Amino acid sequence: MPKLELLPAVDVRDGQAVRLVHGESGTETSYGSPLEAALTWQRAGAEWLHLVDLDAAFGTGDNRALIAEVAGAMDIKVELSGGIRDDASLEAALATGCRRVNLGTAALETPEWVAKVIAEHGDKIAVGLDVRGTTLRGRGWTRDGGDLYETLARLDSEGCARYVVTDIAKDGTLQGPNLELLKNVCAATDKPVVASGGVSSLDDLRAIASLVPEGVEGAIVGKALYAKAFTLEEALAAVSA
Ligand SMILES: O=C(O)c1ccccc1NCC(=O)[C@H](O)[C@H](O)COP(=O)(O)O
Repeated sequence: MPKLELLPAVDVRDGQAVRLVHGESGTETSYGSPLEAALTWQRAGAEWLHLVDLDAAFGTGDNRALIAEVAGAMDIKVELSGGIRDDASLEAALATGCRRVNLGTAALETPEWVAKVIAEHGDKIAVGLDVRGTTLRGRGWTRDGGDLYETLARLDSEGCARYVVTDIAKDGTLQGPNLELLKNVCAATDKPVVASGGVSSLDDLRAIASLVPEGVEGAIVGKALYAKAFTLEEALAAVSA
């Protein structure tokens, strides 16, 4: 059975690595240099980095130069997220050498553009499905953007390669992942799913890993690593066992 991929997260706000609660602006706890955080995860054995420009997601500016510096310093695969909504931001994101980008708001607000870039870039494009209940949220998770399953069906029909699924109610809370949501999304699509939000323990990671046969490919881990609930080395060992 393929092992669960782990993607330690570095979310950047105003030049700092931060964690948010429920993805809400203003709930930041700062953890210092994004480059140092990313290098720490790389040294610990990560194969992927999940790198988010929160300012670009919220529309409060961007950290484009810093994000490019961090992505460029990595020897591992990078998934870039946050505020990628048009040709210019997509071009800048892909120019960092990242392995793939996550589109969120654009999938809700400019579906024709998303269909076009999926056709052009294939599996370099993932779509982030950020939900409260089964309602999608865009613009840094601040605005409703339609029904999860209708949007998923549309994106599937357009050939979207992969989904990053976040239960906003769990994100940054250390309350455990929403396994029901992950199972339901896996049942609705044949495409791989990356789980995001709420991981608090090695048991949570083992529970997500048990969904690999159903279609879960990876798990993003943020707060738990910064809060030192476990080390990345322990997490990697837990999901490869
Ligand atoms: O990814 C985004 O575009 C984004 C936009 C607005 C708010 C938050 C956003 N991402 C947050 C993350 O990807 C978290 O790093 C991830 O869900 C980890 O969550 P947790 O393990 O619960 O800290």
